[in-house]
Amino acid sequence: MIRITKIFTFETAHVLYNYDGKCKNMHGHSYKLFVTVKGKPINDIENPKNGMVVDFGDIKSIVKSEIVDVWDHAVLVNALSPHKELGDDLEQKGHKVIYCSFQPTCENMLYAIAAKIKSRLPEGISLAYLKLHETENSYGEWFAEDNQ
Ligand SMILES: Nc1nc2c(c(=O)[nH]1)N=C([C@H](O)[C@H](O)COP(=O)(O)OP(=O)(O)OP(=O)(O)O)CN2
Ligand SMILES: [Zn+2]
Repeated sequence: MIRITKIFTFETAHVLYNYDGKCKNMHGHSYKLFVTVKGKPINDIENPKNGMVVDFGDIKSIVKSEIVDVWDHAVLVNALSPHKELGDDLEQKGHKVIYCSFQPTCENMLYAIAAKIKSRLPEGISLAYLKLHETENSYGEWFAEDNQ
């Protein structure tokens, strides 16, 4: 088995309802996401993907369409909190709002990212690991073995 990783960046705002620190205020991060999948490299001279677990380009398409293009330059709000109204107001004024059914912390974003990617991976390829940096010095990790 081999693990391969692709790295993505996106600029996203969030606001943490009821949080007892500065991140209760709407603010943004340059998120950096590491996506690691695993599988056996194809061993078939006739296959254009010979030697690859999966084409890096296919990982890029999945992660871009499921996460990066959706969350980039958007604000994530917890729709299960009074911030839903804040989101509605922003959306009415033309802003890009993503309503989450969770507090948009690094941890919960990782769960959401994992679910979205897993639903799109081809047979024989599995999600092994995710790392999401909120800042240069703060990040969360998702390991497949912790989440079976
Ligand atoms: N366990 C978590 N703690 C915090 C989260 C989170 O998602 N999970 N999020 C925040 C804030 O949104 C934001 O990320 C600030 O984090 P923090 O590391 O405290 O920010 P700094 O500006 O101090 O970051 P430096 O990189 O150290 O400058 C808060 N906590
Ligand atoms: Zn933050």
